[in-house]
Amino acid sequence: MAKAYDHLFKLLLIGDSGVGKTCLIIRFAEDNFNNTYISTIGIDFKIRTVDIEGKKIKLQVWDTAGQERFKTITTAYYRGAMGIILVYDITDEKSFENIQNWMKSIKENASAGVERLLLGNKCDMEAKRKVQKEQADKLAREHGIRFFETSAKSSMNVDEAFSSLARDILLKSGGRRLKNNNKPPSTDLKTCDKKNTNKCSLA
Ligand SMILES: Nc1nc2c(ncn2[C@@H]2O[C@H](COP(=O)(O)OP(=O)(O)OP(=O)(O)O)[C@@H](O)[C@H]2O)c(=O)[nH]1
Repeated sequence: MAKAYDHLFKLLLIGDSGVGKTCLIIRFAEDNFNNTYISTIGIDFKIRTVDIEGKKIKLQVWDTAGQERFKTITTAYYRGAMGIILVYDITDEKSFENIQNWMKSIKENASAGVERLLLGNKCDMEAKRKVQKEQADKLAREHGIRFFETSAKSSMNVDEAFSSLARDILLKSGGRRLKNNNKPPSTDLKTCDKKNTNKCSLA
């Protein structure tokens, strides 16, 4: 039987508790949003297959608990990730300041060369904004990574963010082949299987 995908990429979301990591993953994998806040216990994942550069990419997206007490469990998952998404909340300055600590944690625990992406979530809450876009742009430039403002609530930039990270990993892993094929880069993302989700939890 033919394989249902060409590549499997493991992604990991990190960031302070309450910034919206779980909601971003649920929006991406199930196109859903819930206002109720249930803090993640340990670690969890969902799957969505997307189409990038004509390849079926199965994204296994791991959700980590932002609470300090789960750090030992969550940092154990950094090593296997090919892409790590750092999330802060645009209405919570502390969550943005802490991005530096999360960066440090990546350095200490993840594989060298892991792709990183910075997301400022809850951009639907403009009236409560505490972190300016320019501040995050500057931080992202300093670290040489991409940055998006997203809203899990309105869907703004959610697909674009995951797609851009997956595309960067794809280009990195198969860059030479893609260059030889002379294919122009594109961020085209189509849903192949939104219902193909899995859950697991570790207490
Ligand atoms: N307005 C708005 N609220 C959001 C958004 N994303 C998440 N929320 C709300 O923020 C709260 C926390 O969201 P979660 O996704 O559970 O946060 P988390 O980062 O996974 O938190 P931990 O599991 O504790 O690490 C919930 O009440 C969500 O409804 C968003 O884009 N806009």
